[in-house]
Order: sequence, then structure tokens, then C-alpha cells
Amino acid sequence: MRVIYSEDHKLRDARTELHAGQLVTPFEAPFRAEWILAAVKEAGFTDVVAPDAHGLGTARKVHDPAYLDFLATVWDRWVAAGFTGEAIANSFAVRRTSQRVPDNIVGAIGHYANAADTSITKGSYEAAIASMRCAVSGADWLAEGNRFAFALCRPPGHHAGIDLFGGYCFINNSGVAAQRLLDHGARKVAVLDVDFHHGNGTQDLFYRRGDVFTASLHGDPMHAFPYFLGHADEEGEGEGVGANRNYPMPPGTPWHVWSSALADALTRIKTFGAEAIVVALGVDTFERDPISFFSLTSDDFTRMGAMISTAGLPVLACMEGGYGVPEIGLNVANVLKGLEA
Ligand SMILES: NCCCCCC(=O)NO
Ligand SMILES: [Zn+2]
Repeated sequence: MRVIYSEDHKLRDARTELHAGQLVTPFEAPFRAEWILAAVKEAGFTDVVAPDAHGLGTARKVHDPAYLDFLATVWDRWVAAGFTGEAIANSFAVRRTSQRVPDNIVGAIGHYANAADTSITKGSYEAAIASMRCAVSGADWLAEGNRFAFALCRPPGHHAGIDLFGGYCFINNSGVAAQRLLDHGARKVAVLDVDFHHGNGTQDLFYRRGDVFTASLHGDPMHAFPYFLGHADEEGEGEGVGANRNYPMPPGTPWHVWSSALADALTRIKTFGAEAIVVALGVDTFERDPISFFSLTSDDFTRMGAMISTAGLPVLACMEGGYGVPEIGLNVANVLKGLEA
């Protein structure tokens, strides 16, 4: 199992997150990647490498280039406007509004934000680029004929849409990796999102495409972030009809319910004809995750990896969510162990 990790994730170290009406210390913090790296090494996954210095060529095929340009410049524009706090959106291009991008940086950040929980700070963009590079390097490892890779992506990416950031995400790492696999010659690829939260960004990227099957198992959006996408009747559009599958589940969902959804998703991925699976690997489905409400145990993550492995396809796992409990490292390591079992 090749592990791809970049020290540059530490450049993403926001001081604030808008949560429950207060500015709190972000749940998505640097310690997460350090705990996970230590745990996977402890579990014997010691083939750890830095990512290659990929540019934005692949990302520009799934994200709006103007959005990527915004990400590259937003912090400097924010500072130039004289603001001393972290860049937080507080006005949004909601229903029945113009989709023109304002020149004003407060307007522009609101145009591109799908949530107010993600403060942008100095270094956030550079960290997001490094995170994307981990995922692209993992896709390259699979394209070289290897079975498994784990991209220890931080910041995460599955809430990043074509031209949207939020939910701690800026560039859709697993989506860029899926595109990279297609660029390497795959005809069909799947993105399987096992994070507690719906992969609204990934769904957005590929909703109208027939070459990437997107499946997401998640907390019912009637009760859980991101709230406004992730329902079972969202099945794709145009060339993408039938290539999107959502499995919304209720609070307290245990392994036997969750795993039946996984089994169905894997069957559909095989029927679709995917040649590889990119797993958006969040471990916030864990029973003690501080911001989620499923009931998976640490042993269930081993079972999860083993089930995904039975599809018999190359797998690239890209780190997504999973917060503030020591078991996040163990849970990630267990998925990797299950994959290789
Ligand atoms: N601030 C609202 C919750 C953001 C969820 C981030 C996450 O774990 N997504 O998978
Ligand atoms: Zn999550």
C-alpha cells in the first residue's frame, strides 16, 4: 500500500470555524493528519512518499478555472481590502439571485461558498494544492499497475463542487483523482464516498457525466450537513442519468444497515463497469465522532475495507473527514488493513 503524504497540509491551520453561532477552533485541524500518519505507519504501512508536483491541468477539467483562480487569490484580496480577520463568507448567491461574480471580495467569496464554516487563511490554497497532489500521485500509482494507494489528503475535498468551497473543502481531491485515472486511459471510474457527510461536491462534478459513477453513503441531509443535496432521488442528469446513487441514512445507523448500502453500491459500481474505485474515505461514521451520528465501530472499518476489496478493482483512498477522537488513526489504518486482507 503506497501512502502519499505532504507536510504542506500544515499550511492549512485556520484559527476560526463558524459553528453553532460561535467562532470555534476548527474541527479540521493539522493534528488529524499527524495522528492518521502515525497510526498507518504503526500498522505497518511504511511506504510513505511525498506527492509529485502536479499542476492544475487535471483539476481544471473538473473545476471551473475561474473558481481555481479565485482560490489562488482570495487571501491576498481579503488582506488588500483591509480585513484583519480570517476570510469568511457572510452573503451568498442564493435562490433567485444573479450569478455574476462581484468585484468586491466579500461578494466574490459569497459567490463561491456553499457554507460559512470554512474560513480561508494564508496558506489554505497552498495546502489544498498539496492535498490535490497527494490524490493525483495516488492515481498515478494505480495507473502504473498497482492495486492500492492511500492519499492522506488534508484539507479534504468532497464538498468542493465545480465552483464551490465549504465543509472544510477547496479542491475535490477524489474528483481530480478520478479524472486523472480517465486521463491515464480508464474508460469508466467510480467514486465511492463513505464519509458520514454526503459528497455534494463530487456529485456536482460528475452529475451530468456518464464516465464516473458517484455513490455516497451518508447521514440523511434532512438531518445532516450539507443539507441541500444527497437525497435518494438524485440519480444524475443527461449523460449522467443512472451514474449517481445516494444512500441517505438516519441517526444511529449501525454497521449491518450501513454495510447493506455499501454492498448495493459495490454491485452498482461493478455493473457500471468501473475499472477503478476512488474512495472518499471519511471516518466520521465512527460511533464517537464529535460532529456526526452513525454508530460504526473501529472493527467495522476493517470490514469496510474488506468489502470494498471484494470488488476486485484497484482502489485509491483519499482522506476526507473524521474528527477529534484518538481512534481516527486506528480507523483509517483498519480500512487499509481490510483492503489488503
Ligand atoms: N461545519 C458543518 C459540517 C462540515 C462537515 C465536514 C465533513 O466532515 N465533511 O465530510
Ligand atoms: Zn464528513
